[in-house]
Amino acid sequence: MLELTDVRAGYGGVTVLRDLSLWVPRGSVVALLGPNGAGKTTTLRVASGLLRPSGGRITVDGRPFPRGADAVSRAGICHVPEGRGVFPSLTVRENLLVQARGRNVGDAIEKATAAFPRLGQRLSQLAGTMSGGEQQMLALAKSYVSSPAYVLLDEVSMGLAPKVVDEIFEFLRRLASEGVALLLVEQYVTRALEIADYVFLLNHGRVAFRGEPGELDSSAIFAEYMGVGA
Ligand SMILES: Nc1ncnc2c1ncn2[C@@H]1O[C@H](COP(=O)(O)OP(=O)(O)OP(=O)(O)O)[C@@H](O)[C@H]1O
Repeated sequence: MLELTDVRAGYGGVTVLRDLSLWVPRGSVVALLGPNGAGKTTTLRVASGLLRPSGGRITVDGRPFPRGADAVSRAGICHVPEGRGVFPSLTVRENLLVQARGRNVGDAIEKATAAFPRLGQRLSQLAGTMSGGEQQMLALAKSYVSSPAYVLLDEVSMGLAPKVVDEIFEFLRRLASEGVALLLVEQYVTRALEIADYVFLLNHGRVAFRGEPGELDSSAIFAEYMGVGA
């Protein structure tokens, strides 16, 4: 379980997360919802070690949160940030190699291209010259080849064509069915709820609701914070 307890975090003197407690059990899909500015991205940054909290504690499988990017990766945590996170001047193959560190490279490429066949046709292409959808597929494939236990996804469907969004959600289902836990920040709320086991709804850096998707559907809080029909 990836567990945040009473976490406080912010930027400079500004507190964004206030006593936030949230957990992602192994193998489960958790949707993190909330209006603009609620603190969703900040939560992912804290949960992936990019931002140090000023209070509270974070544990991974009962152990203290690791220090440093390599240790975070070894603990099985992978963050797919907003805005993709691929190396634009490296080829698709090189991007996958960087991520596969120490693992069998052939296996990593096979795994990535099985998930996204389009990447298989573009292994020698510079990542920065691919379409937005293809770059996002690469960012997701990178998360896959490192065989993580927890993948934190920040608006991975942002700005993409509906068909590509379908492909991405199919991939997320695949990850989930293979037992990878997901913490999902997603603008397509209904789609996120379809694959989620649990939902946390943030407002002003606090948890306004936690429960199962079915409970949220019938909750007035949903309409209040997300807008009816979100
Ligand atoms: N680097 C930063 N420096 C200062 N303030 C920041 C920084 N990043 C985010 N914030 C502020 O923290 C608050 C929460 O931002 P965050 O990006 O976590 O929200 P969010 O829920 O992901 O919003 P959105 O849905 O709009 O992406 C906002 O008020 C934002 O302006």
